[in-house]
Amino acid sequence: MMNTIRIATRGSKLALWQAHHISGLLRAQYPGMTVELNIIKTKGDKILDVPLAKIGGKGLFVKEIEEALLAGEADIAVHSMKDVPAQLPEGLKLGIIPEREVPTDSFLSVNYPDIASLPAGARVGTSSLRRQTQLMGLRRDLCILSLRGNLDTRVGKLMADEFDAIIVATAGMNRLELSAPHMQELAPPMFYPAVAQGALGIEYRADRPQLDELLAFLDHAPSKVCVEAERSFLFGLDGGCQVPIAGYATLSGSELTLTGLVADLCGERVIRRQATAPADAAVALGADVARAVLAAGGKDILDEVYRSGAAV
Ligand SMILES: NCc1[nH]cc(CCC(=O)O)c1CC(=O)O
Repeated sequence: MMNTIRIATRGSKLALWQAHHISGLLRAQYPGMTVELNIIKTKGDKILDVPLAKIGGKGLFVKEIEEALLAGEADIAVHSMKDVPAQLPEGLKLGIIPEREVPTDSFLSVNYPDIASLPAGARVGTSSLRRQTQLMGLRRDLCILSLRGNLDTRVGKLMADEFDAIIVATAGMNRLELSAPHMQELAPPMFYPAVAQGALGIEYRADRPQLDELLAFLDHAPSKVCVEAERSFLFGLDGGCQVPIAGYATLSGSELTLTGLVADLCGERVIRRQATAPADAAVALGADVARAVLAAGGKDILDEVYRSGAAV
């Protein structure tokens, strides 16, 4: 048995909450175990003033952390799965998916209870293309402004009246016990979350099978199949953060239903497809929905975005 586990994590409040959460579960399961945090700054943490879609490249919040795992500077990494690219580097595995938090987004505002009650021209902060396009699909008359930074910083900007409303992940708000005067949960089919939003993943080196056993108690099979289906959809699209993409799976008994969505940057064309399969065919389901979305016009949208040089 290992007596010390080193967790590589980003230094944001949300990342630290997540690492401490897993650390607490490990120490409760293995009394006497020591857990150390190795805090690592990623490119996404260093560049805070540019929308993510313009920085480009995948895995802005995970690359340096994966390098630490490969170099043996940490045993495991705790990630927000939504930040982890569909394709992992050689030698690493995402062995464990703990129970997922709420996958939805939330609308937050000081003065307005929901999207519908915003006045024309209201300033809404989000830098996510997925959130922007879905918002435009609901309300064409809003002024959408760039908003980056850690979750607590973003809520601070809302409270400081830089925005009339912002949109963030519900899971992050719940984890950090943050709130705003008005909160509206934005759930499917009105608003689809990012692939794997609300889920954590534990990544480690594939040549350390003893970790499979040690961490198995943290794995949550229903969350894992949903995340597998959603990530397989993302993989099938080969999409980066320059294209609005959403993916959302639910499990009912042993039946898995996946909805995948790709939109163009103006939100004029929204391609959405849904399919159902047995839970043990999660990966095939994701690939099927990706093919259906591509065939229905998603391919044209992806080609256009990449041909235009992706810089939105
Ligand atoms: N992109 C940053 C990020 N990565 C994970 C979360 C939220 C927590 C989660 O989805 O598990 C957030 C904040 C947000 O999108 O508002």
